[in-house]
Amino acid sequence: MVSAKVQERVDALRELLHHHAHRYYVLDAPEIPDAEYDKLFRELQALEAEHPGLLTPDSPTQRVGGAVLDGFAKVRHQVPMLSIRTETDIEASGARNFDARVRRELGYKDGEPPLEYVAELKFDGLAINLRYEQGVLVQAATRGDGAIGEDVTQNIRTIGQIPLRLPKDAPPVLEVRGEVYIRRDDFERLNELQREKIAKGAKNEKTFVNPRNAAAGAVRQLDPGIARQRPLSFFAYGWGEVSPPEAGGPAFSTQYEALLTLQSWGFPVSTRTQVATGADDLVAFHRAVGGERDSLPFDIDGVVYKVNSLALQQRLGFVSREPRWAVAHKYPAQEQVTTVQAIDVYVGRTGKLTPVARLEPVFVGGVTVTNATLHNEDEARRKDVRVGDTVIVRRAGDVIPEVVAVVPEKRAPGAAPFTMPATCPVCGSAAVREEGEADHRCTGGLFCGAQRKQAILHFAQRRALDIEGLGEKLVDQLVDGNVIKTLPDLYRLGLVGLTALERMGDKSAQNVLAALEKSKQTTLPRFLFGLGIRHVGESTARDLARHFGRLDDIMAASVEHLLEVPDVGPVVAESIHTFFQQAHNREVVEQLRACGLGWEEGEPVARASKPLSGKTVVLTGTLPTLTRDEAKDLLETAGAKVAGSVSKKTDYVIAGTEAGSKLDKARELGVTVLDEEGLQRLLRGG
Ligand SMILES: NC(=O)c1ccc[n+]([C@@H]2O[C@H](COP(=O)([O-])OP(=O)(O)OC[C@H]3O[C@@H](n4cnc5c(N)ncnc54)[C@H](O)[C@@H]3O)[C@@H](O)[C@H]2O)c1
Ligand SMILES: [Zn+2]
Repeated sequence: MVSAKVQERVDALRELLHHHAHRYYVLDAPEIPDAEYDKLFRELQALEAEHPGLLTPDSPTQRVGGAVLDGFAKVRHQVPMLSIRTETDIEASGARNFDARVRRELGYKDGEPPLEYVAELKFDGLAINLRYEQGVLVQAATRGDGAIGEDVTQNIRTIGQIPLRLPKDAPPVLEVRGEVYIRRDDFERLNELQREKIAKGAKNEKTFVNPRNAAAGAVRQLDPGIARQRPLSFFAYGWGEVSPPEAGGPAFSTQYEALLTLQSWGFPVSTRTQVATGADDLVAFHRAVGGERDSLPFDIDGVVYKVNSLALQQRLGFVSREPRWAVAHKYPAQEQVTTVQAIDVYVGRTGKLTPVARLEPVFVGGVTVTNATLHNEDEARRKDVRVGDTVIVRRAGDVIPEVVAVVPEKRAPGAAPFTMPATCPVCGSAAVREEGEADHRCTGGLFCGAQRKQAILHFAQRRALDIEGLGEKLVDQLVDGNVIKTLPDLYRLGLVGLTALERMGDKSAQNVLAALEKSKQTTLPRFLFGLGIRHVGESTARDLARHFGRLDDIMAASVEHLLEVPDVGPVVAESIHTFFQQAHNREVVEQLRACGLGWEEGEPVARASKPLSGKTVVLTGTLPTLTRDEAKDLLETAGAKVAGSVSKKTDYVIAGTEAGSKLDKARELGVTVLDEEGLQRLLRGG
């Protein structure tokens, strides 16, 4: 008699597994890591094995996971697409258990020779069946529930690695099975692109949680145009229906031979696939691939062992959803659950601020992970990670660990949303996020401890202060040894300080000191460029110097005033202004002058060289040739301020077709209204 408690647990597990399988296979939006799912799955398997009376044909353990989405035509597989039994023991014994089981099922005695296997990588993507008739790709289908899949031919055709036509020696009917996946570098690029789109305001975009998910989503896209934009790859590892030899088909006798033939017909087959003899070879393969896993260009979640002889495969046959002749031997999961202890903000050497989740240490993808990047404000907000949250963390390859999702049910009440700090956590300078940018940046470049090396190298480069001999190695030594904190310290270095450094002879120290001395006589453009103000390159530095003549005037200039400089737009003006607003930056400049740095100052050019300085303009409606952005750029470059609504302070309204309430308001207030032609006249100053 089975206790009510066991029945209850079995029911609960089935319901949970159904739910998560639906999220994973149908919605491509898993809520728990695979390892967690596998644990529940195994618990159910164990209960069913213990109480066979509880087994029902609709149990998740008896079916291939997956379903068919509406919107796709259904495809009945000629040969069912099965799952693979998972060897749960991730130690060497996993391979030995499999070998022992196969030998037992084949009735082999102890003294008999070892069996031959094919050892393959277990690619972490999505299984696809490719059907070729008379050498032409006629259909591609997902696994679905194993019996019926989705017709995704249009999307699969966009994958360059999949041949559309086969050579003449291919059989009249051939079904090739393999995995569609996304390489790790392609995945990183894809997500980088997504983050940029989101930063630019795209509403319906999101980043992808992992390559498998992104690949599955791309293959099951109803719009092939979108699938084409996703960088999909393919590996062949099996086959379905194939013409028999008497109908022009091949006569393979082993798995390995079949794979080589598929390769000769143009299908990508992993070069890591190999023949293994006996359990020892399988153990060695599992170990070797485990060591290579991080450096592979794509994700794998394990290796697969298959009996090489097709005759033996046939003898072994299947149990419900799995062949008896194959097993998946896994590696530690690349996604795990842990909790967030804090969210810190890290400042990079270029001043970029990155929110980082400090984690309760967790073993993921073979290493212990203690922190994970949240990338930037948008990502942190979209994922809504909060201190105390339970999260899914992913670490694959050499890529920085990442929080892929929060488990919302486990959030403690009162957990506060994360916000980016308004100041740099290292130096206290203002941290700003420019329009159209994803990242916040520290504006205290001259003073910030995180940006020291970058600041010195930028200052010393040939096109700036041209301090010969002050290269990366020396800067590393000076900064890491705490000899130098800010730029003025460079000019306070004495011979003693320099020769105290490792590998620094008298002669080279003398040379560096001479170069420093020489750099003191410079020009204003070089000095300005050397400060490393964001968006101020050599040519902007020259323009600034020419326009203002004196450094003090540049440091004191308002944004409006800076906008009068030719080619200086609002973003650049704002950046310069904010930079010199930082007390620490100003202090460093003063100290540099006190150290004897100097240049010839000039006279400022005549004021108000821009035709629209001080004017406020409103754009409305559609102009005949200019887009809204183009018109805005032209106006701002000419010194105007472009406002969003009409008021008494508005000087001009530029109206195109379908101008609405803004035009009415302008008329009401008596503001001058111009068309595009009028705008062009205005820009010419007439
Ligand atoms: N996180 C969740 O909520 C959730 C839910 C359901 C399933 N899952 C995960 O899905 C997986 C189970 O899915 P499954 O039933 O598809 O089994 P599986 O993915 O473990 O194994 C079968 C699949 O392996 C793939 N494969 C890769 N390389 C192969 C090779 N060389 N030879 C043969 N096949 C190869 C094929 O796509 C095949 O369909 C588990 O990892 C499970 O954790 C997760
Ligand atoms: Zn800083």
